[in-house]
Amino acid sequence: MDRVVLPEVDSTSAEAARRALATPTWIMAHRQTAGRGRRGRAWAMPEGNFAASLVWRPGGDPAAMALRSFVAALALRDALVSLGVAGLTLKWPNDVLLDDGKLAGILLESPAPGLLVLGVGVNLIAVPEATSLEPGAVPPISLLSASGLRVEPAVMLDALAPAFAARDAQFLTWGFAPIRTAWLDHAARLGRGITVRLPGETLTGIFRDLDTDGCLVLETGHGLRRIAAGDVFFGEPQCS
Ligand SMILES: O=C(O)CCCC[C@@H]1SC[C@@H]2NC(=O)N[C@@H]21
Repeated sequence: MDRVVLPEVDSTSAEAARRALATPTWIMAHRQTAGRGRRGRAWAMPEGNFAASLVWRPGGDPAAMALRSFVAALALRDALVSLGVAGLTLKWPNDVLLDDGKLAGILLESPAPGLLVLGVGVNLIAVPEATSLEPGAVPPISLLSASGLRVEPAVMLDALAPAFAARDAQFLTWGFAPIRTAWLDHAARLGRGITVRLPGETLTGIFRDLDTDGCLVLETGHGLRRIAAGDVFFGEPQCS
């Protein structure tokens, strides 16, 4: 895989989409001026944290492209474990938690048909300034504060690029089954109560499973619900 390292960019994912490279390429930046997160949120990035996006044309159907979300979360966990980090769990669909704080986020986008951009942000040394954390949302945490480990962004990329290549090869060879099993092995809150916020609806229940399509399976008072997209909260449901 090729690599590009930039001192500053608006967003590595925006840059990846502009370049639209067919050769798989990691684009890393030391500063982002307009980093973005899931659901149109901003992603602030104090310098020293990790921001990189992989752009490539994976082939396969849109469903297989979407499952890269779990491939990526597992690969990011693998990479962090290889750097000596313990206490990592995965929050559906693709956050990496450390000691129950949000250490890393993943943004998967398809800016053009067949093109995939996987954006990865890791709070290596600092967390973004506390703005408005939604009640029940997992608070951000930095690797340095939680573990004392100081990892340079380039070292993070050296660990992540091969870890992702290995997990993606596993996915391409064996399909989603082993990825799903490994993801479940590290899932946060499995078998416990969670709240899932959907557009126009908030559900509470027990997090029972990840299904073979990557949907969260929630046991509610009205039976099982399969959820393809939503925000998961670990706190008590909020009154409205
Ligand atoms: O909301 C999330 O949890 C996803 C955050 C993803 C942030 C990364 S940082 C590198 C890449 N470039 C961006 O603008 N966003 C992603």
